[in-house]
Amino acid sequence: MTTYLLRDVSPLGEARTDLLLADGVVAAIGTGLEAPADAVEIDGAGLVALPGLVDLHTHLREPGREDAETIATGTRAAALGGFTAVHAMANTTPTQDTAGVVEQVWHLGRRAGWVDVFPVGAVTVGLEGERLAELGAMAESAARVRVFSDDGKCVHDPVVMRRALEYVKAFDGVVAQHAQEPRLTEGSQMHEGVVSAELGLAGWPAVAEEAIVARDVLLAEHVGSRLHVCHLSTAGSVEIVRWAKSRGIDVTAEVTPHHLILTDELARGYDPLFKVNPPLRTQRDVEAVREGLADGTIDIVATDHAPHPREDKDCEWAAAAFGMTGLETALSVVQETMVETGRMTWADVARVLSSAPARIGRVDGQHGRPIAVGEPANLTLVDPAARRVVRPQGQATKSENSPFGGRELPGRVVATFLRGRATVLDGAPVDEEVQR
Ligand SMILES: NC(=O)N[C@@H](CC(=O)O)C(=O)O
Ligand SMILES: [Zn+2]
Ligand SMILES: [Zn+2]
Repeated sequence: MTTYLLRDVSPLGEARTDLLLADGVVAAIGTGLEAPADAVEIDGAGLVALPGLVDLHTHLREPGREDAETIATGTRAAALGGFTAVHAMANTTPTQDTAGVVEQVWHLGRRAGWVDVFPVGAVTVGLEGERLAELGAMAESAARVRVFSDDGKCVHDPVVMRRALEYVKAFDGVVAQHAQEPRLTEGSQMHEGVVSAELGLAGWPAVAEEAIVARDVLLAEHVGSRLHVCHLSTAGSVEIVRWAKSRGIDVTAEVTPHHLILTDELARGYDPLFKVNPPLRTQRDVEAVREGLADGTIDIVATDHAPHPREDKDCEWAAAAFGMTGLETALSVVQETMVETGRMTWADVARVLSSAPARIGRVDGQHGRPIAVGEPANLTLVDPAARRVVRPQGQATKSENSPFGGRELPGRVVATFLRGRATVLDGAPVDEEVQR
């Protein structure tokens, strides 16, 4: 295995130092480290070193929709985005609702080798919201599932949700809820507000999300379990989670990069690239989620990378699929909205994109670790001074439904290391090392 000496990098944006990566771990830290004879030196001047990013919410589409993404293409995109671990959502075909399917996804992730793939298990059989899936068997499988979600659909039956919350306690699992009251969002196309009224598109009221978030924090309190709120998107949801945390309820929440930067105004062009679930909200909501992320009410940023093939997006708004890609732009959006606005430091970025998601997913033995001697060498090197124009056709994801095409974003992932092995160098994927 190659030994790497990273010269003059800034861990978490702090004082420059050298990092030696050998035998899969951070072997030494210090200025002017002696390079071992066989070491590959990387000039890290100007680069920020972060713990490898961890995504708690990725749609890899395999099995079933390999035309949109495969585990190999999606995880390659993840590595290019600076990730070393992703949690693969359960809304595949077949659904990830049995030990067999989650083990298959886990094995395919290992074979691809770009990042560690942690399958999310479905809460209910076939995401149908009725019968609990075999949560215990998935937890005990080789994939060691700890995160359970019917994402794409809401676990709307309060009795089913209560049972799921109770059940996952046995193995320290968490239910990640897609908070969407189904009756209040029947046929909904975009955020309900001034813009939906003007465009004549069916509205999706903020209360449809907030009602479920409120119900679920109370259920989590009642049964003494852990709850995670997926892609929180409204100012009201931030308020509810803030209240729940102040009461000591064990709730965590995520925001997506797109909800940190885009608003419902973008629907005016009727371009389905901006159609997503939950919908893009108002500028007031954007301000509230930024503030919630900065003050710790929202724990993490998760991509909700949702690739769709061209035919599912190149159509009229009402017929198009919900979702946007995000793995290759997430860090840049966080840099622009949170770091460059002075709301967060790079240490905060490491928290919301690495250590906190690793902890929520209970993979914090390997991922989201401090940059310290003896720790697994899961790292990403970022050049914050770089700028680039996003070209969806040039990305590693198989799908082109990025909402950022043509937009200039700051920051560039220069290198990613998974247990000391480079998956990305000079901003390019390292295929030969990855293939075994
Ligand atoms: N976010 C989306 O708009 N779509 C997701 C499902 C989801 O995250 O709810 C998808 O699977 O395409
Ligand atoms: Zn969802
Ligand atoms: Zn999702």
